[in-house]
Amino acid sequence: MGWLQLNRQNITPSSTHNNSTLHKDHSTTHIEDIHIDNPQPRCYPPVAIDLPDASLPFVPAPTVLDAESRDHRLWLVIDNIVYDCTDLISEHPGGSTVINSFVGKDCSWQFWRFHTQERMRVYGRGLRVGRTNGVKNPFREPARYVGLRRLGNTDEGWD
Ligand code: HEM
Repeated sequence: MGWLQLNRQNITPSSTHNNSTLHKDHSTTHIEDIHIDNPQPRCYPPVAIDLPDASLPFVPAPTVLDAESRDHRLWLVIDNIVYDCTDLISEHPGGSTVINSFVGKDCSWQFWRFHTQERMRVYGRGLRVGRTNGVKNPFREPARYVGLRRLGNTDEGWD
């Protein structure tokens, strides 16, 4: 409770116990003197929705990796495009866990398992901040379907 003691030390009640006569050690801070820290301007703000992917600013892979520790931004990469999901995460219908688990990573194939091009256009395009290259997907995409013929099974009855 160090902060409480500190506050008490700074306030000396007068003998009348009237609020208006409480004296602070230091002069009163006027509202116009209070400095509110503005967040740092973002190096990579969202880009115009009609900007083609090829014209997005290039974000080097290490910059993608440390966006969270640097700017507290939740970036993930889909098809070499960087999406800022910081504002999406609390609204994401698929939950926040999946977004959190791919921060700073590529999640292209996982994304396309659950979303259509149309959903990406409507909900994802406005989250673009740049394009990148070389950001790794931590998981290898499993084969979707392996036909038995491809494995050399030539038995009848599978046509
Ligand atoms: C740019 C990033 C993303 C956007 C804009 C986005 C958007 C959406 C939207 C709009 C939906 C609702 C489903 C629909 O209307 O079709 C959805 C559902 C979902 N999303 Fe995402 N999502 C993103 C990233 C991800 C990632 C990285 C994953 C997992 C790897 C994921 C997994 C899911 C799942 C599991 C659902 C629920 C699907 C269902 O209920 O059938 N999303 N997302």
